[in-house]
Amino acid sequence: MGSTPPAFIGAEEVEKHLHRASLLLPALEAALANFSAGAAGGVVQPVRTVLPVPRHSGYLGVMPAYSAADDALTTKLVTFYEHLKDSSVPSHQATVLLFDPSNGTLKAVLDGSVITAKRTAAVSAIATKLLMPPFAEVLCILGAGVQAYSHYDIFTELFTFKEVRITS
Ligand SMILES: NC(=O)C1=CN([C@@H]2O[C@H](COP(=O)(O)OP(=O)(O)OC[C@H]3O[C@@H](n4cnc5c(N)ncnc54)[C@H](O)[C@@H]3O)[C@@H](O)[C@H]2O)C=CC1
Ligand SMILES: O=C([O-])C1=[NH+]CCC1
Repeated sequence: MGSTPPAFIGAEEVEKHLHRASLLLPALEAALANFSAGAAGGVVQPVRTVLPVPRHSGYLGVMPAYSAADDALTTKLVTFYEHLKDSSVPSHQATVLLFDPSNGTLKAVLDGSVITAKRTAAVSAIATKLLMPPFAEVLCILGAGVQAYSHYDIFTELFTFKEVRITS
């Protein structure tokens, strides 16, 4: 590791930079297009390794990626656990590690939970932009947890609905 310690970017700061989830759309659309272009798109993203933790009904996922277009080298580490009713801990928690691609030095450790919550909903919104029939006027959300909130946020920012129905 180099002499400068990696920066730590916590959830509050990530939230500040992503105050509107739609800010993620241009980067995500470019990343999806690059990934879909195969080798020419310059994205190397192996299938996520998932390590089960059966004793505690949980999983650890490891999600490395390199994007030549962005010259960005990163990995996300995400844990997802069965949600216990009164738990103050979210079912999904994530951390993103960002490396200097030229020499492998760890540059930053970022809270990944906010990014994951918003990214997941933003990708749904991209698919919806392309597939939604023009007459759709009701947004239905199954579940009322983290993803319900982030989907509600970006869907109501991007589209117009007469009604939102949430069932949990
Ligand atoms: N939290 C995240 O950032 C990400 C979550 N996901 C996936 O999205 C899904 C939802 O995740 P979260 O919102 O984080 O979970 P959460 O634990 O925050 O919320 C889950 C919600 O679903 C409800 N629910 C459970 N069973 C249900 C059922 N049979 N019918 C209707 N509602 C039901 C629960 O009452 C709760 O409100 C999971 O499949 C998760 O793996 C995927 C990527 C990222
Ligand atoms: O993309 C992600 O971080 C996850 N997908 C399912 C569980 C966590």
